Parts: sequence; C-alpha cells; structure tokens
Amino acid sequence: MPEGRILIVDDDEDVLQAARLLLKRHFGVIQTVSDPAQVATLIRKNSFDVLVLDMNFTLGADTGAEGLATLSQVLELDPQAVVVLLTAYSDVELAVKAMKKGAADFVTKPWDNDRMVATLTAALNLRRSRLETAELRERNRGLAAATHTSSDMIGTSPAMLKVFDAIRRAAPTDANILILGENGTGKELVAREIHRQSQRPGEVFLRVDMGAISPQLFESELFGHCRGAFTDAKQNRTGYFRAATAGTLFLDEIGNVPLYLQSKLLTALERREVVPVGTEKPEPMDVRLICATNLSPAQLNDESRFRQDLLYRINTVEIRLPPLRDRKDDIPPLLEHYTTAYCRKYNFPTKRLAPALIARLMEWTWPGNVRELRHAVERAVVLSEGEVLTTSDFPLEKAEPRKEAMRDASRLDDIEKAAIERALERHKNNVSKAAEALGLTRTSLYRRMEKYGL
Ligand SMILES: Nc1ncnc2c1ncn2[C@@H]1O[C@H](COP(=O)(O)OP(=O)(O)OP(=O)(O)O)[C@@H](O)[C@H]1O
Repeated sequence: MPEGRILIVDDDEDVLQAARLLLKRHFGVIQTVSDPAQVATLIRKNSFDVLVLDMNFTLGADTGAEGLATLSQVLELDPQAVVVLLTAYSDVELAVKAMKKGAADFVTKPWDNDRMVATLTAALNLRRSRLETAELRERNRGLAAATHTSSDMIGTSPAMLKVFDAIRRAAPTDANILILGENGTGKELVAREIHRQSQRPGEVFLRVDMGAISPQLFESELFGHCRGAFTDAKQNRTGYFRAATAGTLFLDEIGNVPLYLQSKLLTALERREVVPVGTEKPEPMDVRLICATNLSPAQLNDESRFRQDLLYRINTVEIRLPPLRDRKDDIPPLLEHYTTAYCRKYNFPTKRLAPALIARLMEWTWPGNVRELRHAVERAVVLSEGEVLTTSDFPLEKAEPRKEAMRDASRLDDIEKAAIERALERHKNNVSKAAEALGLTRTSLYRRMEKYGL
C-alpha cells in the first residue's frame, strides 16, 4: 500500500499532470494546485507529508520570490513541513537560498523520474522523523513541567552531595556519562537531572530499556530500518538514535546488551553515525549519551561480559550511586518527603513518623533501595489509621533482615513469589504493568520470574 500525502504546487498544468502520473504509482495521495494563494488553506485543512513547490509562478518571473514567500508561509503554518523545490533550471543560488530558509531539497525541471521519486521518498522519511521528534519533544516538555523540578532528588549524605556536584559539573558539557548503581538507587532520576542541567533541556530525553529490546530487533530499534528491509518492516522506522536528535539518549540497563551486539553499538558511537537496516546510507547522530547499569564495576570490567573498548567510549564521566544502606543519612529526609507527598496524593492530613520508626528504618538494609522505600511509605500511608506512622505500619519490621537472615530468606522468597503471582494475575500477565505495580523494572521482574519458574 503506497503511503504519503504529497501536494504539488505549480502554475503549469502539464507539469502537474506529469507529476501526478508519475507519483501516484509510488505514493498514497497526490494532490495538485496551480494557484499558490490556495496553499495555506489547503494545508490548514489537510495534513500533507511533502510539498513540492514551484519557485516561479507569474509568467516571466525568475527571481523565485513567490516560491520563497510561499515557503515561509508554509513553514510558519507547519514547522515540521517538508518542502521540496522545483526550479525551472539549475539555479543553484536560489536553491541554496531556499534551503537556508528551511526547504528540505530541490529538483530541477525537467526532472529525471527516478531522481524525483528518490528525493520524495527521502523527504517522506524526513517528515516522519520530524513528526516523531516533535511529538517526543512535546511529551518531554510536559513531563519536565509536571514532574521534574530541581527538588526532585533528595539527598544530604556526603555521598549524594558528591553525586550532585558531579552532575552539576558534567551536565553542561556534552561528555558521555555512565551511571552505576543497584536497582532503585535513582539512576534514571540522575539521567533526567543531567538532561535538565544540560545545554539541551528543551530537547528530547529518550529512555531506552536495553534489556527489553530483543536481539533480533536490536539494530532496527536503535538505528532504524527502511521499508522492506525484513519481512515485518512494513514502514520505514526512525531508530532511537535519530529520534533523539539534538537531545539526550538514555540507554538504561546497558549491561544487558549481549557481547555480540555491543560491537554494533561501539561502531555507531565511534563513527557518530548510524546505518538503518536495509540501507547503506549512514546518517549522522547528534545525541548526548547517558548510559546506566546495575552491574558492579567488577562485572563491567570483566571483558567476557562487557567490551572494554565500549566501556571507554561510554564512561567519559562515571557517576556511582551508592546503595541506600551505605548512605543512611538520606533515609530520614526521603521518608519525610514521600510521607508528605503520599498524604497529599491521597488527600490525608499530613502524617508524622514516630522517632522509633525512623531509627528502625535506618537499620533496614533496603535491598530495593529508594524504590522500595518509596513503595513502603506509600503502603504505610494508605493502610495506617492514626496520624503517626509506627513500625507496625511497615511489614519489614517482622523480617529482621540481619539476625534471622537465613531462615527468613526462604520465607521472603515465598512472599515475593506469591506477590509476583498475584500481580501477574491482577494484570492479566502484562509484565510491564505487573512490574510497575511491584515497583520493579521489567528486567528485574523477568529475572525473578525465571528464578521462581513462573
Ligand atoms: N534521591 C532520590 N530522591 C527522591 N526519590 C528518589 C531518589 N532516588 C530514587 N528515587 C525514586 O526511587 C525510584 C527509583 O528510581 P530510579 O528509577 O531512578 O532508579 P534506577 O536506579 O533507575 O532503578 P532501576 O535500575 O531499577 O531502573 C523512583 O520512583 C525515584 O523517583
């Protein structure tokens, strides 16, 4: 099924006729108009992917002024519009002028059919990636406004002050950053904060869960593909690297990329370009790269697991987030912060935390780190009846982690398995939703499902 809506604007009916005949075999909808004054109304009413625009309309005109004026008008109405110019002869100067004003490409009349089709196909791809990027940017702006203010990250421990300092210094540079830390320590939050303090805050922040990409689709997801590149490639696809153009690309769980695919990533990063599957044409990349992993530094330095040349590429700056148990000073402010936040969310008068509870929670090992703390507080706020939260509102109280660790480990496993089963059942085996409800990433839920044979 041919795709793409094309509008051709030319005062010469013969040109319109010839273009229609040629292009209808290759694209979805071809509309033509001979009067440039109608262009604005047409594009307000319909959405066109590509506009083919003649540069001179009145007889004898050859300055291109009319074409340039229409071009500006079109781009004002639709900043993502992709305009290809038709020039009566090879007027390079005019073409350059128009491209500086925002035209995507030009074709000279009389045109060569193959070149015309190839130019418009490329223009259609450009339109798709512009729309995709614009949509992401919009979404990102919304997100930034709604959830990410500077006060989002809590931490007063010396370890976190060091992290904040590293963010402040590295963010405005374009250096590649690698964030290390156990699950739930706040790696994604740090990545977003880096983006916020970078020179690209209004651009896209795109997170990709590398653990969730199937190896078969690895290249296509990251680098894109052209239609027909493989059986299921029904449409051209912009890969994540190109979709994040001008913004930040956050490759989460990078430690989960299998060794044989790491080299593909390395090549792209070294050349700073990607080659979409099914094409041989490299496309430049312009992204700020942030990666994160829960692998320990020792595991990362093991070359049978992670390519060391790739490691050097991605870790120009390394930020290590210590587990919560190693920065106990952060526990009280985090507890306060989330208690207030959840009381507000559920419309309760603000509850207090009993001092004995705080002391107790500072001794807990928090294997799920801040994410676990956040969920434990939410649960306590919802279930507690009084105005003061006490140890009985936290289930961890019953499972003394250190003293009875051995005996409790298997009991905790049972509890965890049952909780996972319940969540999967409640969410009809939708792993993403179940993971969210449990406060786990998809990857860690999969890992646990494997462990319990679910
Ligand atoms: N310093 C912090 N202050 C406030 N909230 C935090 C902090 N660190 C983490 N959180 C919260 O804890 C949860 C987990 O954080 P985040 O997703 O950034 O962790 P992560 O290290 O990327 O986890 P994973 O490796 O499992 O993907 C989020 O809800 C986040 O808002």
